Amino acid sequence: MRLHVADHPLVAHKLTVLRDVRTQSPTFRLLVDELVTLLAYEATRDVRTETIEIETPVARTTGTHLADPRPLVVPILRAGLGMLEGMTRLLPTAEVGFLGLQRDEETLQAITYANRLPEDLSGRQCFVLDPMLATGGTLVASIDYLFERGARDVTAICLLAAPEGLEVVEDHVGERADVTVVVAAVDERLNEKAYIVPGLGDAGDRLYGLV
Ligand SMILES: O=P(O)(O)OC[C@H]1O[C@H](OP(=O)(O)OP(=O)(O)O)[C@H](O)[C@@H]1O
Ligand SMILES: O=c1cc[nH]c(=O)[nH]1
Ligand SMILES: [Mg+2]
Repeated sequence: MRLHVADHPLVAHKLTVLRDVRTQSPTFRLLVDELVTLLAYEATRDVRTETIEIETPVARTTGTHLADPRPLVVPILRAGLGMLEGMTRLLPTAEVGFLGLQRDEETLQAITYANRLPEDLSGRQCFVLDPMLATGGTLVASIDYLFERGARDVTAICLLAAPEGLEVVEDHVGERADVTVVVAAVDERLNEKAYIVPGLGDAGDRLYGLV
């Protein structure tokens, strides 16, 4: 597994406002959207391209465009949905699949309640969107769904990760495949309820309200 931690003053600034308990949903949503676009720039550094010939008004030249098959973007419901627009703004031709997973707050197991992915993902670059990587259970389950369908190139874009969760993902994927995690920051630890510390609280609740 490869880990990339964004190191940019704009990311650090936006993340600080996002963490602040006084930041209300409308601003929180806007910041998540902006942060994803900044992270997506880094996460798509190895997106597959091919060389094409084009004609400018002045001359023929060679250029670059995204190769087929199109990348697949997979937001993990609920909170990952807040990252979708920021991602597709940068990758407008991407397809979008959906996974709905909710962490049981007692057992901390990720429970799947929605799965709408293309049948065959062989040869597809997949981008998983989820703001929080806490125990790592949700991301491991999401990666497994993609691998079961043949994906071998998965990049997860998260806003915050806990060291404990990163270790779990690393142990799970090992050398098995090309898995990259791009994060805005790696925080200190998990607390006794498996919330990221200092974190930003429950990302889904802060985006969409308590359910
Ligand atoms: O790494 P883990 O310990 O598995 O926790 C991370 C998961 O927890 C949150 O989702 P949650 O279960 O709160 O669902 P929600 O997005 O509907 O709020 C978050 O968005 C991740 O999906
Ligand atoms: O800190 C955390 C941990 C899991 N899910 C969240 O939304 N926040
Ligand atoms: Mg939640």
